[in-house]
Amino acid sequence: MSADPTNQPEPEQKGDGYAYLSGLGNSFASEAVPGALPADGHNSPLLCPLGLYAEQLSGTPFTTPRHRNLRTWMYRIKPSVTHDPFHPRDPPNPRLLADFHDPRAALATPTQLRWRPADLPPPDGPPELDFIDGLYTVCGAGSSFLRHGFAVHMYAANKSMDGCAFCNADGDFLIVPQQGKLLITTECGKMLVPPGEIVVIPQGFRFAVDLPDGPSRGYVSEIFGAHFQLPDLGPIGANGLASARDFLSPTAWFEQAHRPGYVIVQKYGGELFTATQDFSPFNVVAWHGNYVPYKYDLSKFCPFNTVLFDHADPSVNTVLTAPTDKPGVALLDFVIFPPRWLVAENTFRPPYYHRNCMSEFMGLIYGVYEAKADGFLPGGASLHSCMTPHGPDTKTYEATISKLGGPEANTPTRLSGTLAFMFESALIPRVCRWALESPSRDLDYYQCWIGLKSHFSHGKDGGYDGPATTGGDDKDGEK
Ligand SMILES: O=C(O)Cc1cc(O)ccc1O
Ligand SMILES: [Fe+2]
Repeated sequence: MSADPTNQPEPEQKGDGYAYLSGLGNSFASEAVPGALPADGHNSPLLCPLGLYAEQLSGTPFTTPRHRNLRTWMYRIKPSVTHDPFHPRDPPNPRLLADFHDPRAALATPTQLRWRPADLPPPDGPPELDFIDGLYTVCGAGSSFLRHGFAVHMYAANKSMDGCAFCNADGDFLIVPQQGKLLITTECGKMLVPPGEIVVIPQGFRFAVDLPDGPSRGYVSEIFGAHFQLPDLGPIGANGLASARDFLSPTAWFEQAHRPGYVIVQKYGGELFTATQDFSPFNVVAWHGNYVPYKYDLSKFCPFNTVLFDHADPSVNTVLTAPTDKPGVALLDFVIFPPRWLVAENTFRPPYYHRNCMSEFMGLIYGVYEAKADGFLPGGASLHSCMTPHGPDTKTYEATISKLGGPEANTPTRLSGTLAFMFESALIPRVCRWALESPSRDLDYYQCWIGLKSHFSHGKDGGYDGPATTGGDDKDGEK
């Protein structure tokens, strides 16, 4: 889409009552009041239309190559800088972390970890938790200060943010609501995000989260020093998986009212700071650029998979990827396991047993995950770190094998009513103490594999001596 305000496409009106602009990576322009964007292609005219202030938000260093350069120009009633000094927030949120080098806060463990869903706080409290206070870090690696790393957080909240906006200076948030819609107001406009959709709030955007459905919980991955992009499709071709046009960004929306005591809560190095101002930060009357929040409906994902035999690697289900500098090595892949047909012949169709150099954090939005007959519940989570063995639980293995030889084994089956996802990283996470010590932790998780028994049979007792004939590398040669 063009950044030329005289040549704007009509915003797409989606069924949820809000107007969106479609297309990941596009350069957009949006005006809540016609004529609010400077004409003639100027970003920073001597006087902006309607007496607005021009302000640039940069998501990449100024000199980043053009095809990866991200920035947006906002035309606002007052600039963001008009506030009292920042102070450490009282109360802090002691369960947020953005530097995983400190073993007092987060520990290394190769153990398979699983958590039951966190209890939702009751609709009217206590405790009263908005998105900021309901957010807690589970694990992560690297450091926001060094601009390399990631964090996985979860949230459980029962209160809309009131009189305050959140701003994450550390990284981009990819939010996966599991229960309860989120109505997110950003400087670019509003987005309604129900479970089944995800939303990305890039580093530095001010935003407020309302809970129109009451209590809500979900998952968040945060990336430091990178942004999400669509994965390359390789031989799949030009189409498939997530399509750029299904990503929706908001349209300009602003509020002008005097708001004494309005609080900006800034997450900076994992700590919260507050600054007070007397106006809403959602005072952007028009904006243009390519650094924008966006949401995506996971049911739009077009899965590709094996159509004859063997289980495909989960990379085929990548929705978004945040790259490292090494080709093919992700800082964080966001992968989903959506409803789809399973048609592979003579194949063990659930996920295979494996150990992975990447670390895998998983969550379940609804239904039952194909590798876990029990114990992995919607709103729960699991973590299988670098080289930690994992795979289907005993029940899943036995149920699959019991179909062997029967008609079901090779019949196409539709995997329905399920939506799981994975945050997969090349970095090795440390796990926060409070997550390890949480009452939601399933300390018996390992038991789900203990029942896997040997099915090995070759008609002999004792050790196996190998083939009767000698191999070809016999140095003495044939006698
Ligand atoms: O561990 C998991 O359940 C995720 C996963 C799914 C799959 O189909 C193949 C590999 C993999 O890591
Ligand atoms: Fe895995």
